[in-house]
Amino acid sequence: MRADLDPLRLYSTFDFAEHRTLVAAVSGGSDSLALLFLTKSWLDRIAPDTKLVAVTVDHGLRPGSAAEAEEVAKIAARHRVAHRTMTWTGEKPKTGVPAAARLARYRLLAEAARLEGTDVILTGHTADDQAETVLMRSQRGTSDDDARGLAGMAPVTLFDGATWIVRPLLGTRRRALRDYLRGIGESWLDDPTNVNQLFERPRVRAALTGAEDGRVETALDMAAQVGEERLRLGDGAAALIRAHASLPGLIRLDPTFAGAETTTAVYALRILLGVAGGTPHLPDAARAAALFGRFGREFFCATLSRTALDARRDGIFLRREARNLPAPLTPADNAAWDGRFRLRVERPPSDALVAPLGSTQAKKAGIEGVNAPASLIRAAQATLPALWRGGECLGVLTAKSEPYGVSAMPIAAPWALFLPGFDLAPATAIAELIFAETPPAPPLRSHIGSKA
Ligand SMILES: Nc1ncnc2c1ncn2[C@@H]1O[C@H](COP(=O)(O)OP(=O)(O)OP(=O)(O)O)[C@@H](O)[C@H]1O
Repeated sequence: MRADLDPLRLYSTFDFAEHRTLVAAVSGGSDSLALLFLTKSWLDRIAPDTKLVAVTVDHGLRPGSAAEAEEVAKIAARHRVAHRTMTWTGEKPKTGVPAAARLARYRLLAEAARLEGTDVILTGHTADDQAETVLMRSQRGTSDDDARGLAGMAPVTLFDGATWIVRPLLGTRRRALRDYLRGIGESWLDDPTNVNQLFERPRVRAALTGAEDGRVETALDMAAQVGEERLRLGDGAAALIRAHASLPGLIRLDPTFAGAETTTAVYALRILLGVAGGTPHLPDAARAAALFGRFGREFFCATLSRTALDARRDGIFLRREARNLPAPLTPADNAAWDGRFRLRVERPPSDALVAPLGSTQAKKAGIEGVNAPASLIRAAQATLPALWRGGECLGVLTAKSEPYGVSAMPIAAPWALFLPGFDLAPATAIAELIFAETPPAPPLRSHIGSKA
């Protein structure tokens, strides 16, 4: 076997010692089948008692997809690997199908992992996928999630706060995997979606196929470089975030924040704005930099990314702005609320609704012993979720206040769904700041802080 495909090397950075079971996401394409066989041979060598389960998601979007899943099941059986098919049922959207299918796929893979009692899903993302991701992001421009996105995919990403997506083949070229499959006499299924030029990724893929002009290598070098930079910046932002404090709904930055190193402070500010406002994307870097430039020079109020910011003499305060809060809804367990909270529901009274506490109720709430202006604390509390029945408020919902067994756990919106390993340090610092659950340790051999 080629040295670059030696499973001992592919898996050298990961640590699954605590895992009795691993799930491999296998579509039946060359990359994921190679992943399956390489992982199986690695486990046979070093951990024969660890169970490997191949999981195929049938998106039900093409005729023949169920037969393909059955084909993968047969291949897995031939290699004495357990197999599960997870089917995407229910209504399919009319537009945005690739993004919806991707989310449904990860939800179903995470569900399969949960059913198997593991929190690891191995995927077959390759160096070619990584180069495509970097090129797509650079072609789209950097305004969306700025240059950080050029780091590409991380070797490990936490999905939905609970399941690790692990990508052992991220440094391996697709053609090496196909050579390996041919070498062991295995064939693979070709997914027609992968060559459908109506979609962005297949177009980029087609442009890169056979490109021997170094474009793939350049993209991979860029990803590695930006990934390092993102880790470094994330560590700096985490240290800054740790120096500040918050109360439910209100983040207080010490006035000394204005004197912090600009690049790190602007990154930390963007994270804090995204978290306070409950938005999945960080706010625009230029607008955050403009706000940061005013700190220490003037006192002002501004809004950005659904966050109201008050720069005062005794601190910089961030809270969710009062506009466009969620309409009253029936509480459901695990439902996200305003991007900022996840509801936990044990025994809701029938006819109770979750709605913002509102300013009238906030005025009645106690605010003693808290180092922030009373008016801001009340304005922040007004945006918290509360349980209501008829016109009566049954209580504010936080991690600790749980009327009728209904509570609200804070979540960091930018990382609620996908937390790339690059961002573990700032995500952990934010979790501590807002009293959210801290991310679990990643399945990496040398997990030194954020080195993911
Ligand atoms: N139908 C499927 N069933 C199981 N696993 C799948 C399926 N489709 C994709 N995967 C997993 O995801 C990996 C990447 O697949 P692919 O490149 O097609 O997805 P993508 O949508 O481009 O990637 P991403 O999910 O990161 O956006 C595959 O190697 C495989 O491990």
